[in-house]
Amino acid sequence: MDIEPLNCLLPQGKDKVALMILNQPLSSMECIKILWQKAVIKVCVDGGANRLHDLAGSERERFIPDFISGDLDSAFPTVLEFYKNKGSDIIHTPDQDYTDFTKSTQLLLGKLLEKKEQVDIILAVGGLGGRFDQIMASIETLCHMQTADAPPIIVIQQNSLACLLLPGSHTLSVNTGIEKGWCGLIPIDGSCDHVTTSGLKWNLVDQRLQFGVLVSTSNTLDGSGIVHVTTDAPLLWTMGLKNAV
Ligand SMILES: Cc1ncc(C[n+]2csc(CCOP(=O)(O)OP(=O)(O)O)c2C)c(N)n1
Ligand SMILES: O=c1ccn([C@@H]2O[C@H](COP(=O)(O)O)[C@@H](O)[C@H]2O)c(=O)[nH]1
Repeated sequence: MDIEPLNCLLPQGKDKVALMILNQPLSSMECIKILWQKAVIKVCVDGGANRLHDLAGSERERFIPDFISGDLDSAFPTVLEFYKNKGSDIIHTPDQDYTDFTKSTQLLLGKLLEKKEQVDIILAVGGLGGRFDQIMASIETLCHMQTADAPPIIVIQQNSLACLLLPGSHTLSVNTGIEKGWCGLIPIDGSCDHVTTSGLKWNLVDQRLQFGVLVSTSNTLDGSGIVHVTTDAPLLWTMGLKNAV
């Protein structure tokens, strides 16, 4: 698969995006504005609605999500009322076996199918900070979405990005100018027995990545602007970005 992980953050980037706002601090309204313009559907996940409401301030009427979903134990009633009156669907998903992020992603995929709308990526803002169980749960959400026909999900918070590479070969374009340089390949689903890369300072040649054996953290882009990764099992790609989202 060809992926341009940071394309969606560029004002000129052409990616069609489905935007999800999770319940974590947002840094930049400028960035939300860029994403909003590219997004064909916008979702706030439970307390993510509070984050958007706060950040948008006096401009909030221009940033109305299509729906807000979750068990709704974090979104403030006044915030839900505000968005409901402005036309957002409020979708209560009380199931307590799956996180609000997982349930909302499934709802989002259903809505895209219903609207016969295709997106290049699902971009979730948040998910990599705050509670450690929630960070791990975000990675687990990515594992739920491992179907060939689902768009890739990219999770971005502050200066970090994560996405899951499915078994196969991947070309990542990392030449937008907003890459920070650090990156990692993390075998989150057992072992990846055959991993080969190029474009990194520490490349792998048909090597095994596994916790307790070898995990590629604190790796670095080599400056060529392209990273190739071939893996026989799901592998998490993570990288840094210069501007906090
Ligand atoms: C084995 C097991 N462990 C834990 C849970 C509890 N659990 C898993 S997902 C979930 C919902 C989490 O909701 P979310 O709003 O995403 O997170 P919160 O901020 O409420 O913790 C809960 C309660 C469970 N159902 N099963
Ligand atoms: O510490 C956290 C808390 C939450 N998240 C993400 O946001 C959604 C919604 O959270 P609520 O607490 O239900 O409002 C949650 O499913 C996580 O994906 C997080 O990343 N870190």
